[in-house]
Amino acid sequence: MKLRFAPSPTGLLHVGNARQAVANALFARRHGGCFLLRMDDTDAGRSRDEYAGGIEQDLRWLGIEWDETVRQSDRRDRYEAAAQRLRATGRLYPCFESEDELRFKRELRLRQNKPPVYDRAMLRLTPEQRAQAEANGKVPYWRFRLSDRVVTWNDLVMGRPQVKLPPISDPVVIRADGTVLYAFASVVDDIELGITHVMRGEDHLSNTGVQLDMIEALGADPRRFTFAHLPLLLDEAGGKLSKRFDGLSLRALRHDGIEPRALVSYLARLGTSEDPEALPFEELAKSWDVRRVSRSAPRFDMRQLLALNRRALHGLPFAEIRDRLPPEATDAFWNAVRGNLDMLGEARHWWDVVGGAFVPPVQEAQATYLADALALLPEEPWGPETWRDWTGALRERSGRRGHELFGPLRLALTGEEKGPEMRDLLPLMGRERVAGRLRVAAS
Ligand SMILES: Nc1ncnc2c1ncn2[C@@H]1O[C@H](COP(=O)(O)OP(=O)(O)OP(=O)(O)O)[C@@H](O)[C@H]1O
Repeated sequence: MKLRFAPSPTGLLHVGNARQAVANALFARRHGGCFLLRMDDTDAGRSRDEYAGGIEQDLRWLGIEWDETVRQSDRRDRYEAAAQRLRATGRLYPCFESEDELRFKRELRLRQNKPPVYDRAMLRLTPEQRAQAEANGKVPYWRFRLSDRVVTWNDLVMGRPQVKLPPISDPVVIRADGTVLYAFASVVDDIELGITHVMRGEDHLSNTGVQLDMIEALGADPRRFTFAHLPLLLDEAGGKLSKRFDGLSLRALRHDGIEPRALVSYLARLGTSEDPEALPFEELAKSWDVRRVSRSAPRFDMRQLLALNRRALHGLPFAEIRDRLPPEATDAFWNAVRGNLDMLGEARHWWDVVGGAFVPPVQEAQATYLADALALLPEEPWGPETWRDWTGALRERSGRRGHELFGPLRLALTGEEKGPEMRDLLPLMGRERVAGRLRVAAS
């Protein structure tokens, strides 16, 4: 079994692309298959090396591993060899019409109430006419002659799609400058690189009909391939995602502090009836089943991702996160704050609260109470019981309870009304810092 994820390096990966990468990687892992990353960079005008590098970086960040990387730009001779075979059997034919001529023909057909399909005029070109065109300095581009049939296949997600070839224009597969178009290059690669499962977005459904026709024309057995077309992920408003807009790129989510584990878990369960859980890749792979993916297009839901992000962070042990915390942060600090974080970036804030030079807001109305708190502050060493002992003594002195008792202390010591357990934060702050903040807040 061999799968591939085949992005075009024309921008930053977005969550929709990532859905396909995750699906392919989980499927390969679950079934012990080989997983290939193929850069579909035949469009030299839009493909860039830095995007290819960015895609690899984003996939690594997600924790996705692949066995091989292939670039279509390195395989031009393979496409040319395949094209020669198709020329020999008459399935590729040279064309000379300009864009303007084609537009004119399309418009004419539409006016005659005919579908705007290419009329295959160039198929009837005589060798003399061709020689004449070339003598006039024209260089041909090449179309693939589709057969006249309906193509069907069993799709692991979409059931049994049908693509009628007659209403589709014979696709151009080689431009006049010799560059190969995606649909053809992809077929040659899938055959020659031994791909068995093609899992990709629903945007490729009609391509699949055309490509199955090409596969047969190239002498390969279409039954060798299993297809799975996953619905396209929409943005929160139901709009299309694009590599050209940054909003839901992996880069932006990573920058915002989303954990890769949360994102992979979210994408793995998206469009299935299962509740998302923040699980490691290996765990997800054990139960991931492409047949559970629904046929309707899911919408990206940031709230659900954030809820998973919280769960992913809460489950991370210190050893796995220490590199991403301030260098002096300790196990005790992580255990104190992790239950309270939506995003890892907030840990930096709590680190400043615990160990930094933070100035608390003045609470004039609480001045006497805070002065009492200062007077009753126990001597060090401090431990998990210090908060209870200290506030117990304060309760007796002040007669306060609940929020009245704890609220002004929390605000004076952290600047916040909510947050991690004070019992855990207090020993991390130390007596000197706590005393200093109480003095300021009471002033
Ligand atoms: N919104 C989406 N949801 C799910 N899959 C998607 C979405 N958009 C693209 N894909 C899939 O991502 C994979 C990589 O495709 P590709 O790099 O061509 O992405 P693209 O976003 O369509 O790119 P471009 O904007 O450059 O055309 C393909 O399998 C494609 O079907």
